[in-house]
Amino acid sequence: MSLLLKVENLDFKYQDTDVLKGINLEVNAGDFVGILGPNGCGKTTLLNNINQWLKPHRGSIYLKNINIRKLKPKILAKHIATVPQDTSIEMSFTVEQVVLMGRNPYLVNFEAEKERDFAIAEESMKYMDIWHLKEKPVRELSGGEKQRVLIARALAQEPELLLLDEPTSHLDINYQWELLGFLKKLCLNRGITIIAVMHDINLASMFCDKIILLKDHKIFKMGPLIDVINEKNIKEVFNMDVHVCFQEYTGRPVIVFLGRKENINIPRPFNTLHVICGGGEGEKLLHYLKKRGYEVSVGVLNKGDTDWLTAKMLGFDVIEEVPFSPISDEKIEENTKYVKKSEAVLLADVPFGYGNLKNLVCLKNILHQKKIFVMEERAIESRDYTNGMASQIYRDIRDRAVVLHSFDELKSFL
Ligand SMILES: Nc1ncnc2c1ncn2[C@@H]1O[C@H](COP(=O)(O)OP(=O)(O)OP(=O)(O)O)[C@@H](O)[C@H]1O
Repeated sequence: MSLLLKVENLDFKYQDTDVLKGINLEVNAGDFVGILGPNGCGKTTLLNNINQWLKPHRGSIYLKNINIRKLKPKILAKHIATVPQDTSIEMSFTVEQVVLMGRNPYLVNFEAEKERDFAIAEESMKYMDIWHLKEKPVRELSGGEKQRVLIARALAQEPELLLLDEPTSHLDINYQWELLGFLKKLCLNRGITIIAVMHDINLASMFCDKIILLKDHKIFKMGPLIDVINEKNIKEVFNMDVHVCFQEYTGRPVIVFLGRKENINIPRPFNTLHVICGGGEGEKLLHYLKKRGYEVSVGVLNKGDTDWLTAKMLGFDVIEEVPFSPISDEKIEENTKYVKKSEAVLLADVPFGYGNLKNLVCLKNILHQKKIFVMEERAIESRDYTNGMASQIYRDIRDRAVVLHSFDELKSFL
């Protein structure tokens, strides 16, 4: 990996206001780097210092060890291309004309060179899948198509470094994925280095290798994705409580937003809770318990169940059974250990058909040793009574439990 870009002690001010302070960073050739940070922290300003649209007040920027201040704009444009945030192109240029503008740094009067310019513009349009639109006026294109035209124009510059300012901001989720996939291919297949300002942390996690996280006009943290995207950093930079889990196949972090822990400081009556739920009945509750900072175990749940998914996403311990299978003795034994370990148990509107029989038996066996809460937002009569035994055990548990009839009531206890 060779070093492509180095920023050293960069400061930038608008009038007397500091917008970038003491920025130091290094980017290797072929990296896909995401710049993240709250509104107004200086992301766009950083990009525009790197491409020299703005002049730093202090510090230096090196491209392959050459101070870019020494490079003439036309030379710099052969190395760095920018796709700005504003994609509006007012005039009635066709797609091909706009993409050809990317060849401006190379313009000479030789016919042979002109052919080369057209060939490169054609290749860029084909790469970005807009060749079929080449005769169309750009102003008639959709936001996604326009964005691809601007990237094709940047590619026609044949840059080593491509800077993009919020490239997905006007795109629907399908186009966002497609566009970031294109960019990723540029890194992998052509070795182009990409630095993109992004707002969607999960999208950045899916595609970027490295992250620069800005806060208060400084670099808060920078490095490989996995070192930067974590609960602590997101909380400190965005004041947002999140849970970070990891994609099974890629190992990339995925963020679940939990909102703000407004009530985290209210003392909790317990620290550990075991939840018996299923079929989505526990979803709201599990999110609430996470927010309140409880240590939660959940089970037994079949893999694929909605509550199983929620519990996994929130990072709880889940005692899980294979999909669509009755609970095995082995799993119920494991579950019993968790029930015994926890300070209280919560039943969340569970149906008491055959599927939950073993969970209920497990709880009944330690009924006198635990504080038990039963959530009954749905009337008991509306539940599944197909298993008379489960229904009877449920009633026995209920007789000893604190029965809660609404979520607000639950909140007053937990
Ligand atoms: N031309 C300007 N003149 C004066 N101040 C400016 C100018 N452009 C931006 N600023 C200020 O500089 C700060 C950083 O702006 P910048 O656009 O770099 O932030 P950003 O992190 O990209 O924000 P956003 O996420 O909202 O796009 C902001 O406080 C902004 O108001």
